[in-house]
Amino acid sequence: MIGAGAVGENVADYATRGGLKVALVEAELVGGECSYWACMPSKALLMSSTALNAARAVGGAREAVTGELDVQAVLNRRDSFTSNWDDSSQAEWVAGAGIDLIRGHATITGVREVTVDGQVLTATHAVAAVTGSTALLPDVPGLRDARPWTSRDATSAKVIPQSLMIVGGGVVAAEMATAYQQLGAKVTLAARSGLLGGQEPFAGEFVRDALTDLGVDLRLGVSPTEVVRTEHDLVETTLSDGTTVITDEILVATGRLPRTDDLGLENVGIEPGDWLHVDDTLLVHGTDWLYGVGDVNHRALLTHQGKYQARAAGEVIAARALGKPLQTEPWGAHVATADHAAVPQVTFTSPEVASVGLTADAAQKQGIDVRVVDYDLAALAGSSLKSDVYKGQARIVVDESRKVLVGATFVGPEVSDLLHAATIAVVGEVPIDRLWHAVPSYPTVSEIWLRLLDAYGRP
Ligand SMILES: Cc1cc2nc3c(=O)[nH]c(=O)nc-3n(C[C@H](O)[C@H](O)[C@H](O)COP(=O)(O)OP(=O)(O)OC[C@H]3O[C@@H](n4cnc5c(N)ncnc54)[C@H](O)[C@@H]3O)c2cc1C
Ligand SMILES: NC(=O)c1ccc[n+]([C@@H]2O[C@H](COP(=O)([O-])OP(=O)(O)OC[C@H]3O[C@@H](n4cnc5c(N)ncnc54)[C@H](O)[C@@H]3O)[C@@H](O)[C@H]2O)c1
Repeated sequence: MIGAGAVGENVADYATRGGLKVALVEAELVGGECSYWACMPSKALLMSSTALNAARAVGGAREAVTGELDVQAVLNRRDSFTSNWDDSSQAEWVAGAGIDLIRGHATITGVREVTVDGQVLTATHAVAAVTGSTALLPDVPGLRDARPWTSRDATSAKVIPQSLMIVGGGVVAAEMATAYQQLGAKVTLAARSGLLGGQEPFAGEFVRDALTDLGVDLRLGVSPTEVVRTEHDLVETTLSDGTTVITDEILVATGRLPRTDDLGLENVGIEPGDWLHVDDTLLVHGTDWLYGVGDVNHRALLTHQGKYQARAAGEVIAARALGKPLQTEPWGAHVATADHAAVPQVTFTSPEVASVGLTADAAQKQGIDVRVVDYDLAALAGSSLKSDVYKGQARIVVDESRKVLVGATFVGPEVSDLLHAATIAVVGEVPIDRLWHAVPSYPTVSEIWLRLLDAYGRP
């Protein structure tokens, strides 16, 4: 296995449990991006503000909040979640799982052959490239010389800058604008279109309004045309509408690139620098020995979905090696079918955005006979108890020909915990008629399910 991020660790673990001997090669920290520069530190930077907002939204608790956010305590808590960027406990877990850890940069030097610092390792059965992704820097004049931050800097910063320019309108940009503005930076966010493209349009609109309420200077429909690091160590960003913004730092959050440029793919006839194109068993097209799992295959750039792929990949590698029966029919144990139909994602902005499956637009484009049901999440007993200022929205996307859910989106405080019920409904293709028998407790926000069904109509 090349790459010991969250996904590589799981491929290795499942292949080991399947009966194979596995060597896991890691060039940086065992645990990868998610543990040290992505999911965990970014959420740690957000959660203290989220908790404070929740307390301020409830009378009685609000009166008890007399102080402000303790920024240094937030940073210290973030550091504890990254174990101060020390991976010894993760390395211990790898050893305990019976996996051989090799530290160094791996290069594929031939079919089933990987070289690490001159040491040639030959796999009997398979090699898995689980090398993840890295931040993409757009080709803007002056940007590279301006020492821009990427998500790695934003998640590991020891000091909150007084002002921060964020370029991008995706998940990283929205989450980091939410975090940094509340940690005291004056944030400007420039995105070439709306926020959270690819989600239901109302999700981006809620987050746009919330960021504006927090005081973020939103510049939508613009891109940077030039960036200069000035002699006073400030960053001067010129935008396509001709305006200029001066900030202490600039964070570029404009998407990801696969970490395949220095992997030696050219040695086995595969284009380096490209995403790895794989089938549903995660096997790279045109090979019978190379697997691509996690971010590197570009199917869903999310830790949980990569770990789901890892379970299928680790087990299918072992099954193929040991001649065991394969389960490769859709939804079988050895295929990542959910990547096509039911990818759950939570954006941890305030309000949170939680979605699974298809948006109404995507479902229509797939030719599905779509019926959309919307409901105001604030109009529930559960949400009014949770917050005196609750704002939120829910949507389900129904395939009318099969009478099952193909997508759901929730926007509101703490809606992340509503999502798994929707994921089960989509993956299980639970008929709407049967969903009526899944009774949500009163008075919870889960009562949204009852309201959505009511709005859809009795069978
Ligand atoms: C700011 C941010 C926040 C995020 N938040 C979330 C979140 O809340 N929830 C979520 O689900 N997802 C989140 N993601 C996405 C998530 O981080 C990724 O989907 C996940 O880390 C992918 O895991 P991976 O194992 O495929 O890759 P990685 O974690 O990138 O691991 C790949 C590993 O391979 C190693 N490697 C690469 N090349 C070589 C080589 N040639 N030799 C040896 N080792 C090599 C790297 O050093 C690295 O450790 C976030 C991403 C970002 C940027
Ligand atoms: N909570 C989570 O699950 C979470 C959090 C962060 C990141 N992630 C994952 O990490 C991945 C990367 O996130 P991301 O936000 O970097 O990428 P993204 O692809 O989600 O968004 C990139 C954004 O940058 C904009 N953009 C691109 N070039 C631009 C330019 N030149 N000028 C202005 N805007 C430009 C795009 O229009 C888009 O809005 C995502 O796919 C996501 O799955 C997940």
